Amino acid sequence: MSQTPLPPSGRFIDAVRKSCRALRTASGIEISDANIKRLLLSPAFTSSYQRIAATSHGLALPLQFPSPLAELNFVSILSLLNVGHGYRVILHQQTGRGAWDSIRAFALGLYLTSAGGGTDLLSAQGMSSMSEGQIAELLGVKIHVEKPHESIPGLAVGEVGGQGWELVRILKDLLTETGKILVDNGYMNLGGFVAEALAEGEKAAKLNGNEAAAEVVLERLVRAFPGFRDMATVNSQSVYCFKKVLFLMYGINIRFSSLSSPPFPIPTMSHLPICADNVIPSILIHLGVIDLSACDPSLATLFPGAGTTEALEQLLAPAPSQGDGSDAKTLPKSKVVPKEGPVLTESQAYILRAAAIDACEIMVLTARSLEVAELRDLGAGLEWVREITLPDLDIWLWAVAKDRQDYRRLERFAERKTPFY
Ligand SMILES: Nc1nc2c(c(CN[C@H]3C=C[C@H](O)[C@@H]3O)cn2[C@@H]2O[C@H](COP(=O)(O)O)[C@@H](O)[C@H]2O)c(=O)[nH]1
Repeated sequence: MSQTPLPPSGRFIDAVRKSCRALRTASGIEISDANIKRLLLSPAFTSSYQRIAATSHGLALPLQFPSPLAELNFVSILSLLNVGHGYRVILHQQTGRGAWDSIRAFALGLYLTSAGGGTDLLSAQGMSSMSEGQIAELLGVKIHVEKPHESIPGLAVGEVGGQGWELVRILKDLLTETGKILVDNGYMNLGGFVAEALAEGEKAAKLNGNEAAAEVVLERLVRAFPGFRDMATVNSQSVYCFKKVLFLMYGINIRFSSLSSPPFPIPTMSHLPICADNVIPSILIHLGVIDLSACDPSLATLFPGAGTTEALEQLLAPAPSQGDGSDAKTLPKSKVVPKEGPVLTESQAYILRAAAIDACEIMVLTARSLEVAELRDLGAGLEWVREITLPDLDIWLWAVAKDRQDYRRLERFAERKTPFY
């Protein structure tokens, strides 16, 4: 997989879109306008999109940063480490949190340890020197499994291993590798590198228009750090998703663009592809937008019952009343451990993630083409549907999966051992 070439310089974002479309179509995945419209015009979508898109751009952190650069560094490290979806079940069992919340808690732990006078674990040096034991402790996962002793019956010995250990190894490799590259190139921390990339982006935008800035920032990060090189060769086709770097760019936008004088030049981002994780493709399959029925059985049978008329009847209806409203967040926090969905190979996962990237591009175009009259027929004030954007759609799809009890029960796929999402 490491043989995949980087896209040509200046064409990284374009390569995400084009490679994902090519892989999606070559894999026989269908995304029809009719199925997209069915979702966009459904009560499930129209009754929750604005609320969720407006309120779920959290990234709100209960931290006081000493400087904007310190905050940029924190958001950058959080994005680099935003992995572990494949360990969601054991994370729920061992920490009571999902992947994202566990990683966020881990990053907070790095911050608090550093602020408490310990080594600055958010510096390049600190990142590169963390041990597996420290990582496991901050993350709160077990890294030992019991094995029967080889020659003494009845005796069990502990040795490192298991899913907790796997996740710790992924984080350790990301931290060591990224920290080392930063140290070798004379950067104090990841935020320093990103700040420089943002400044380069601004220069490019002055020369080549607003959209050039995001292109430059993304390319610099992907070229510099293997942890951002989320790409592969699947069935002889190169595919580029770059989820974590796109997540970082969304994050920079969310944290800094609303300030009256942003401390860094913020690239225009509304055209950026979505961050393809496991949640968005899975939800798009359940909501009938990504249609796997014409694919090879290895894909077509992954989500039995998804996208059928009966399933969609419930999922596209308004959220079932849950006492005082539809918002699952108002319910007592359930400690139910989620059920494991299908575990995919790297190639299968790239195909579904590529389909999600392409599906969202098509959804935005389909939304733009809706007739005002068509929307008026559905109800007053729905003209906004024509103006949905990729970043908001990403947030809606990701957050709606946790917003409704019936969506929470939908299975998401998992891919183990990936450092990319
Ligand atoms: N496409 C997309 N993927 C996202 C996020 C987020 C974080 N969203 C918050 C960030 C800012 C806003 O405040 C959002 O509330 C996490 N993930 C990915 O989901 C995966 C599953 O995790 P889980 O369900 O916990 O197990 C994991 O690979 C994680 O990397 C997003 O926004 N878009």
